[in-house]
Amino acid sequence: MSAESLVDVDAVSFSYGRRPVLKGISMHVPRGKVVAIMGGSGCGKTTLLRLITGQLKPTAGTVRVVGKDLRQLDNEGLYGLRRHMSMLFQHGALFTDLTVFENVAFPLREHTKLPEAIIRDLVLLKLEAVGLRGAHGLMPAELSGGMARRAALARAVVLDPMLVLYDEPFAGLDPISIAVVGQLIRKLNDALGATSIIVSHDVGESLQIVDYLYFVDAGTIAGEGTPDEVRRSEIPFVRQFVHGDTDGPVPFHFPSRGYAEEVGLAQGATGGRSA
Ligand SMILES: Nc1ncnc2c1ncn2[C@@H]1O[C@H](COP(=O)(O)OP(=O)(O)OP(=O)(O)O)[C@@H](O)[C@H]1O
Repeated sequence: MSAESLVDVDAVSFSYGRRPVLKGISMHVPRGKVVAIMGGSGCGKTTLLRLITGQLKPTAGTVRVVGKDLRQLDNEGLYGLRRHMSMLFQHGALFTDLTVFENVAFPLREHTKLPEAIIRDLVLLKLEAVGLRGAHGLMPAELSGGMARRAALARAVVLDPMLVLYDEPFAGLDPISIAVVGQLIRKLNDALGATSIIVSHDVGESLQIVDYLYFVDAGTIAGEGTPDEVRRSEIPFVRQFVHGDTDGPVPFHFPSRGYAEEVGLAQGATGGRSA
């Protein structure tokens, strides 16, 4: 990818204590693009997002955002940069005791001193963009799952971030809502002139809306490419994801002792029990 990068992850490794999670990952996110990070459960996708926001520091390697090495920034510098980033967390939880309007207004009230009339206009503009202007007075409990996710999207972009990070934006949604949310992520990215990173299991939807995909396996990049390249990929890990095979390099079982051993069937493991 030759376009100017907004995010550069170079040879990044990260361990929780002595447990390595990422082992020399490199990825580049050009300005204005939507990039997906895909991988099995627990492979380190959320950890990667937290390294990009500077919440975690790499054990080795460099993370640069708009050319700035996050490790070189003091707290003030990091905070300044983070104000231009937004994160939609898994399930995009709304504040249950605030209306849709107040949920979307929340970041504006927290981070700006804008007058009420401007806040109202900005909130209604973002709600209009996600098709929920008419729902601004509803409480989160009155929304469907898809509507709640769209309200969370409006809140995530209300400060016009330069970088939006989505952690499993499609989780728990029905197929129609997944497509709606996917199209909105793309539309909001392009309308705002933002750059987006999506962490997802949902390769089907991601292939429809992203410019580039990275596949993480066992702490390394197992494959990468444009949607067309990924669809044609011969890499077994990527193929398993794209074609949804249950069998392949992505293990079905969490690592464990042998089944026979665990249930006491292995030789010498009966411990004198009578049948
Ligand atoms: N604070 C922590 N301390 C220790 N280990 C952690 C911590 N956070 C995550 N891990 C472990 O690091 C690994 C990567 O976690 P991470 O949340 O980044 O994975 P993920 O790919 O986002 O998973 P999922 O798709 O299931 O959300 C997991 O095995 C997890 O158990």
